[in-house]
Amino acid sequence: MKIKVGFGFDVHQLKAGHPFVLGGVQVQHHAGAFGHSDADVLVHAICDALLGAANLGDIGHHFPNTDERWRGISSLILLEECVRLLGERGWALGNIDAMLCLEAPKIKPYIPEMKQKVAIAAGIDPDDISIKATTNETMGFVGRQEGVVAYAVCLIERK
Ligand SMILES: Nc1ccn([C@@H]2O[C@H](COP(=O)(O)O)[C@@H](O)[C@H]2O)c(=O)n1
Ligand SMILES: C[C@@]1(CO)OP(=O)(O)OP(=O)(O)OC[C@H]1O
Repeated sequence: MKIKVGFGFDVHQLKAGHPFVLGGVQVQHHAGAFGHSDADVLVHAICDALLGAANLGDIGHHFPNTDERWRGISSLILLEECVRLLGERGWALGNIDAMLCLEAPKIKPYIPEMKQKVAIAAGIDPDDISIKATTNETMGFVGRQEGVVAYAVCLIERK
């Protein structure tokens, strides 16, 4: 069976008073990620990994930030659309492994719910989704809590 891997990366600014959505879950914090959509950096990295695996460009190509349809949209809807695009081309999603890089808050308690939300949007079992987190040990823009970063890899296979 033919398989392919994909890699995704995303970064968003953190701003005081903004909602903070990660993996489709509202995280309690004094600041949140700022963007054109809901700025869910984790789901954006996952979308880019999927699109990359299928050689379909990137999230900005499919959902440009100049298009008002995507303003404030839940990124889980964008993920559903990415999975649909892959499905049209005969690809099924195998597993996802993702890494969040943020200084605060601790996101470990939110991970089970994030996996559930991403699993529903991606149409796969939560056990096939790994979400992890690290701080940046106070260094750089992540360490200063100016931004949040996510990385993701995925495997896709021919249906
Ligand atoms: N925002 C974060 C960052 C980290 N974690 C969890 O804490 C562990 C230790 O992180 P270090 O960066 O100090 O190595 C890490 O392995 C995660 O389990 C977290 O939940 N949220
Ligand atoms: C998702 C889109 C579209 O709403 O906007 P943002 O939330 O700014 O996110 P980004 O990671 O810059 O990716 C692509 C955008 O076109």
